[in-house]
Formats: sequence, structure tokens, C-alpha cells
Amino acid sequence: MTDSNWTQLENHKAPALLSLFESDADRVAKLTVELAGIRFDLSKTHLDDTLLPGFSALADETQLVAAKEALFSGAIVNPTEGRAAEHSAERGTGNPDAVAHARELHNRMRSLIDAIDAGALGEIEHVLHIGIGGSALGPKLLMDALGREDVRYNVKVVSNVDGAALTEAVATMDPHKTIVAVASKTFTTTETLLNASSAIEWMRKGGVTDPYSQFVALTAYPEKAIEWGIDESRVLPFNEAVGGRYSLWCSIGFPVALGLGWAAYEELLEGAAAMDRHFRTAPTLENAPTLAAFSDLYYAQCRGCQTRAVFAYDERLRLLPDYLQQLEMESNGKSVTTQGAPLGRHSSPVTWGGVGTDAQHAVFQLLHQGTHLIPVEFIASKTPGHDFDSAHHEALLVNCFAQGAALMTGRASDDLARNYEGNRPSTTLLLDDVTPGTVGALIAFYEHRTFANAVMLGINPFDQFGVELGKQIAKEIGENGPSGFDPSTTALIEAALGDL
Ligand SMILES: O=P(O)(O)OC[C@H]1O[C@](O)(CO)[C@@H](O)[C@@H]1O
Repeated sequence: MTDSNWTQLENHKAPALLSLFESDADRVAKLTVELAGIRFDLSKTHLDDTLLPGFSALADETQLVAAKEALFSGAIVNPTEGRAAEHSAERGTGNPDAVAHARELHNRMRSLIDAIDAGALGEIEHVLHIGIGGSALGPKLLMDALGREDVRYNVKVVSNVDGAALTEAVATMDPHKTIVAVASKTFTTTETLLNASSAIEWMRKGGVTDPYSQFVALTAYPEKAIEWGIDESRVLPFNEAVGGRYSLWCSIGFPVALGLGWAAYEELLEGAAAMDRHFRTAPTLENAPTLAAFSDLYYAQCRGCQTRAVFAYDERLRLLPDYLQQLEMESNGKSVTTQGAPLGRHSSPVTWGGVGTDAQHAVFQLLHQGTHLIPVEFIASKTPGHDFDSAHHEALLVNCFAQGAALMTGRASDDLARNYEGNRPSTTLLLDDVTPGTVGALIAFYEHRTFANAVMLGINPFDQFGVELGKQIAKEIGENGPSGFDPSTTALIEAALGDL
């Protein structure tokens, strides 16, 4: 991209948010997109008649449309690993060969689920899903959001290698009535394999004579799972061109399909497919993920915002910030371009957040009066997820909307300690309800927004070499003991682990 494009965007003197509404009566309509049961309101951002064409020009220059076609057609969009990124094929959009392959593998998953329902693995009540990162965050988010009522099995997700996590998860499980799903794209991740081995031990101690017969593997490398001891009939493979953090749509979603039922799982995929179609075909200025990426880039690149905050004003979506941290930071936390040159500008901002209204009583002080400018995202649902008095949901939504308004309008006071300067941006995503369909569309929206950010920055969002060095050093410590490291690390190892 030309520097002049960025310079122009960086030099833009953005008018105050309120004045943007005053000068354009249609602003809300222009910057609101509605689809798949979600209203995306970007009108409280500084995107205006200068920035929108400016970022559109940047999108053209960085060939966003061609990049989208490459993504959906299964071309190599992950050059460092020489791979396509086929997550959209899992929801039936994109490359027809990959779609057909995904259907076959989904059918295989469905057959196993039907067999489990029919009692082929005995009387099953619990599902212990073991995975980490992208092999855990999606199932965890989805079961927490959608599996609160009418859930068919008790699903628990364990990721941390800290044995306390496994202890807590199995506390209410009967090992005779439990399926363990070992989820690992590579089937080499040490935390996951250690937790899986400990689950075998837990079953044995609980009197299960053949624990492996209650194990299922979810992986892109079936031969590794078989070698580990899981029978081929219970190995659910997926396409290795589906990235870990994009994998809840394939067999990594097994506990979700099992826990919520196949119809709900299909609804999830269809919600995501609706977002795929929108991202692929909607014009730039009506394209929700693209507009959101413009806003992200504006604040991160032109206003120096190093973080962005996401608050779920719905208890069901409380794990969304955790999920987005991996999606956005592992995808776009890169300092090298796709051409292998230094990026020369900021990459992804830090994604953080929490749940409203709790966060209002903890971190919002800084958002309103701190010296950092932090773009905020609110996610709420029109429909409550409980049967208590409607006063609860009204209070929740009123607070959500009040925060967005307060950030933007501020309130002047001569007493500086009580002055709210306002003009602080936010976006609001309002779901009709938290359903498999809307959550599928929501997650796909974030995936495509992350991709659009990457394309316009010129980075590859589909690799993650930054996580490897820590893994390697952990291995070296395990193999070599405390010596050979820096004095601080050596002292810490000796203090806590002795000679190993
Ligand atoms: O599914 P796997 O291969 O166990 O990997 C788990 C996670 O580890 C990572 O590779 C990072 O360490 C993530 O990208 C991935 O989601």
C-alpha cells in the first residue's frame, strides 16, 4: 500500500462524534448493517465522509475483494505454511471440493453422535472435552452460551495443564458414563496429551477396565490419534487447511453437536454461512466485517489505540472476549508482512474485555476518564436468557446503551475531576437473541473482520509462529534441567523444581 494512503488517513482531523450526527441525519442508517439476526451499529465511531472513502481506497489498493475470493475459493492464503484456510467450506460456502469433503466428515461425526445417542458406547451422561487454544475456546464459548438449558449431555471443557482444572471438571462425572473427546489439530500438544493421559488414569481408578473405548479423537492427523490408542472408528478427522482458531465448525465442534443436538449445530453453521455470503458479496460500505475492520484500523493505526475492549452485556456471551483474544491476537499479532518484510506499523491491538454490567463497576472509570483512547464494543441481545422479572433485562440493556451514550456525549463540568470529555467511540452489536444461528453469524463476523484487517495491513492471519519459542524452551528445560538458561530462569527452576 502506498504511504500516502495511510498518511492521508492519519492526518485526517476527525470531527467530534456528536457533530457527525448533527451534520448527517442518516448517519445511523448509513453505519448500521442488519443481517442474520444481528444489528451492527458503527455510527458511534469516527468513520465519516473522509475516512470511509479513504479506507475503501485502501481496501481497493490492498485488493480486499481478490483476497476474499482467494479465501473462499481455497487458494493458498497462508503462504508461510503453504495452505488454504478452509473454515468457510465447513459451513458449506467456498471451495466446492472442500465443501464436499467437509460434508463427508460432518456425516461421519453425525453417525458417531447417533451411535452414542443409541447407546453404542454404553449409558453416557457426560462429555469431557480436552483441548487447548482453538481446540477448546470455541466449544467452551458455545456450550456456555447455548448449553444452559435443554442440554443433552453434561459437557465440560478442560484446557489448562494445571491438574486442578481436570480435577474440577471430573468432580461431578461418573467415569463409567463419560466420553472423553481429545481435541487437537496436530495431536502433539503436550498439555492436551498430558490431560488425556490423566483422564485415562482417572477412568482406570474409577473402575473402567477399557478407558480407551470411551475416547474419541478430534484431529487433522488421525494416524497420530490411532497411534496414541484411540480406535479409528472413534477418530473424527478434519481438513488440515482449517486453522486451529477457526476449527469449531469441523469436528472440534463435536461436543457442541453432541450436547446441543445436530439441528442446533447445523443452525450454527448456517448462521456462519449467512455471514460468509454477506462478507463475500455485500458492497464495501454495507459490509459489516469490512466496516468494522475500517474502524479497527483507524483507531489502531491512526489514533494510536493499543487496545480495544469488548463487553458482553449478556451472561451467555461472557466467554466471548476470551475467544476473541485468540482469534484476533493470534491471527494479527504479527510484525512481518506477507512479503516477509518488517510491518513498519502496529499490528493487532490488544483485545480485552469482560461482562456488563460488572465491568462498569471495575474498569469503566478508565474508559470514561483515563488518558488512553480505547474503542469499546458492546454486544447485547434483545431477548433475555432467563425467566426472572423483565426488570433484569431492561436494566442490562439500559446500562449497555447508557454506556455507549456516555462515552460519546460526555458531560462537561468545571470541576475537572467530574468532567467527562466524551467523544469516545464505541460499536454496538445487538442480537435478536442468543441462538445457534446468531452466535454462528457473530463468530463468522469476527473471523472475517480479522481477515479484512490482515489484508489491509498486509499480514498473514493464518500462521502463529510466535507461540513456538516458548514451547521449545519448555521442552529444553524438561530435557536439560535448570542449567544453560539465563540466571533468573535458572534460579526460578531450581527454587520450584530442583534439578528436575
Ligand atoms: O489443536 P492443537 O494442535 O492441539 O493446538 C492447540 C492450539 O495451539 C496453538 O497452536 C498455539 O500454541 C493454537 O494455534 C492452537 O489452537
